[in-house]
Amino acid sequence: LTNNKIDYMNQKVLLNDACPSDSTASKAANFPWSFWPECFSTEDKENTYCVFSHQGFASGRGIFILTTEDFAYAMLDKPAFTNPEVLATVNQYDNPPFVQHEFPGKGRGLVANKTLHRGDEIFSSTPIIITDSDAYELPTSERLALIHRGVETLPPDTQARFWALMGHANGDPVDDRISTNNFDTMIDGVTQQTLFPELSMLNHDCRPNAAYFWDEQMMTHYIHAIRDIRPGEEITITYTDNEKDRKTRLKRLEANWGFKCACSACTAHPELTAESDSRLYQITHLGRTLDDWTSSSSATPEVAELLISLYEQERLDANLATAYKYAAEAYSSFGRKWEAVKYARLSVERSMLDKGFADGDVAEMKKMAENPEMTWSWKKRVGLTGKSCECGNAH
Ligand SMILES: C[S@@+](CC[C@H](N)C(=O)[O-])C[C@H]1O[C@@H](n2cnc3c(N)ncnc32)[C@H](O)[C@@H]1O
Repeated sequence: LTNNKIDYMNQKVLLNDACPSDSTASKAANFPWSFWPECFSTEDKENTYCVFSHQGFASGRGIFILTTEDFAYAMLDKPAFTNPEVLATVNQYDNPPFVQHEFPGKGRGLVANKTLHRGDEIFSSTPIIITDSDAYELPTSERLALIHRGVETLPPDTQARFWALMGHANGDPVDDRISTNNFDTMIDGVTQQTLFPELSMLNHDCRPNAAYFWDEQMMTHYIHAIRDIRPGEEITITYTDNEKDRKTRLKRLEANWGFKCACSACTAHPELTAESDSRLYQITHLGRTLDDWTSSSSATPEVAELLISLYEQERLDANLATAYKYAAEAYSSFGRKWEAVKYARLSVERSMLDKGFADGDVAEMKKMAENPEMTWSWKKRVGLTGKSCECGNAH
């Protein structure tokens, strides 16, 4: 294994005719990749990026990873690779709770074909492509050569799924598809761009009905209903931070995905969108108030209740998890046990769908739900006089 690694590293370019053939790679003892990785180094020789391809990953769905040797080999240590049975219920599309539909002005999207209740899994999938954002430090021609090579190494069905994806710019067809459809995910402390072809069929809505999270150990992306979805309703996710005002959302969506947002939160009457923006500014302000743990803090349970109400009015169903957490901590800080438990439970339920089963906030709220008296916030604000809340003047 070590020898194989040394063989292909530290070279400016590794061409197929300059190295053992790909079929040798799949037969080489202990060599984990399906092909000999092709690599390019940055001009300063600081970093070398290679295409690491694994055709057997996720029961033959396959994956290619464009990154450095260290990151690629670290991924191989995750249960998704070491214990493939953990993926037994992932990538199941035989009887999905949705159908594909063509929407004028938006292209394809997914529509529920049965009632989905909040918390129901819609699907879960492994990435077919992972690209290290830092690989952009390579000259464009070299980076493009690597991603083209990567796509060629995917199993044929998976390649077909890749080519069926939409692009929005007229540049390189592989690069365009990757940049239009990729999702930022954290792997070993670094942001990586990951591509999931089925997830890429979901359109954006500023008030979406589905939430998603990435489980790094399982190398799996989960998507769940975050409120009840009726048959015939489009399943939507958010592409951007929905707590930003309308103008910011429109600008980001156009710049990054090339479309003018036409969801109801973007296209409502100006009086209504102005009111929505005003609620969003107040949400930001109240969050800061509740984050203030100094002796002059004006945070109270009433402030947290107002925050919850604002999120509900905005239909930001996934973000409610954060408001519930604030409320749990605010009640706990005034020694009000049962309200703290109630909001901790509500926060856990939502956060598990939006932040993931292993998320730190989920763990913290689980503890609060069991025993608020043992959490760091318990009675922290009892006896504080605080300053008056300027909650109505939020800007
Ligand atoms: C990840 S793809 C989503 C699936 C895409 N509709 C398709 O047919 O493959 C992202 C692209 O879908 C389109 N899109 C997504 N959400 C949209 C929306 N709310 N309004 C208009 N176009 C949207 C944009 O062209 C965007 O670049």
